[in-house]
Amino acid sequence: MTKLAFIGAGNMNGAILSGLVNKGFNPQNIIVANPSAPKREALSEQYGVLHTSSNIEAVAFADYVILGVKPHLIAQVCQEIATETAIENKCFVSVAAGCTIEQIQQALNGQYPVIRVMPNTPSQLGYGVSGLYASIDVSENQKQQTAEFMKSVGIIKWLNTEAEIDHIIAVSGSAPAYFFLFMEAMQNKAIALGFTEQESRELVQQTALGAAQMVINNDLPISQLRKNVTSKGGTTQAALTTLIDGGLEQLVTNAMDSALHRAKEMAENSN
Ligand SMILES: NC(=O)c1ccc[n+]([C@@H]2O[C@H](COP(=O)([O-])OP(=O)(O)OC[C@H]3O[C@@H](n4cnc5c(N)ncnc54)[C@H](O)[C@@H]3O)[C@@H](O)[C@H]2O)c1
Ligand code: PRO
Repeated sequence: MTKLAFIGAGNMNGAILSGLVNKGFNPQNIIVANPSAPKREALSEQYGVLHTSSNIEAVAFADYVILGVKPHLIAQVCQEIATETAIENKCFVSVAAGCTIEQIQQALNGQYPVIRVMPNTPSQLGYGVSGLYASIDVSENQKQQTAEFMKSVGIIKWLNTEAEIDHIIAVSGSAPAYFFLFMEAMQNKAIALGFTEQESRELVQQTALGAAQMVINNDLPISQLRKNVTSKGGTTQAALTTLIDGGLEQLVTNAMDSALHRAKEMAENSN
């Protein structure tokens, strides 16, 4: 049975790990490594996975090593792994933004198989989106297996170039936060209008869910769904005019460009 080592017990690795276990992956074939105990212990208690403070112990256990530390720590962690344990036959899966395959292989000190995966946190609930790009050193079997892991927590898209990983960051990796920010702003206004925090949350979350479901369950263009809410001269038109006149579309484009630019900058400056 395939064994996985999650290096880092943070938000993203935690989301993938929990998503995998929720989808039936045997937790006894997963180990999570994190220097401090509380996060890895919490994942272990909740999902039944093994845990350790030692990256080396975790890597020795597994066939696939999921690198889920902050980008500026990836090189250091890879160097530690490469110098302190045998890594032949392991496949490295990095979820880090702004950290290239070349940089990872350099830190591993060899042309080991590396797959870059750019997931997002809804993976935790099986609603993730992941872009994948594999180095030429990755076998067909390793590609297939990694695709299977990520498919069990959401939809996947194989990318043609590594540069497209940065595009995926802008479109889906960072994007849950765009929607959260919009929802936060709506919740704050609902509170200002007199609803309680809980009422405001319920109103906003159900509306967001309903809107997403309408997009998913319709063949209509999203713009048509918007038009269907917008009566001529009505309340929605008044609200949308404020958003459009305020430059919302340009702002969204600029925000996505900023994510893209930052990802490139991080890779160029080694984070
Ligand atoms: N959060 C997201 O939405 C998201 C989405 C896509 C990709 N990513 C990528 O995932 C990676 C992790 O981001 P995150 O948001 O989960 O961060 P995080 O801070 O939540 O998690 C990082 C974890 O790594 C642990 N850690 C620190 N040093 C370590 C070491 N030497 N060995 C092992 N573990 C160590 C930390 O204790 C922490 O638990 C980043 O590279 C980021 O670019 C994150
Ligand atoms: N979170 C990471 C970041 O903010 C990468 C995509 C989502 O850099």
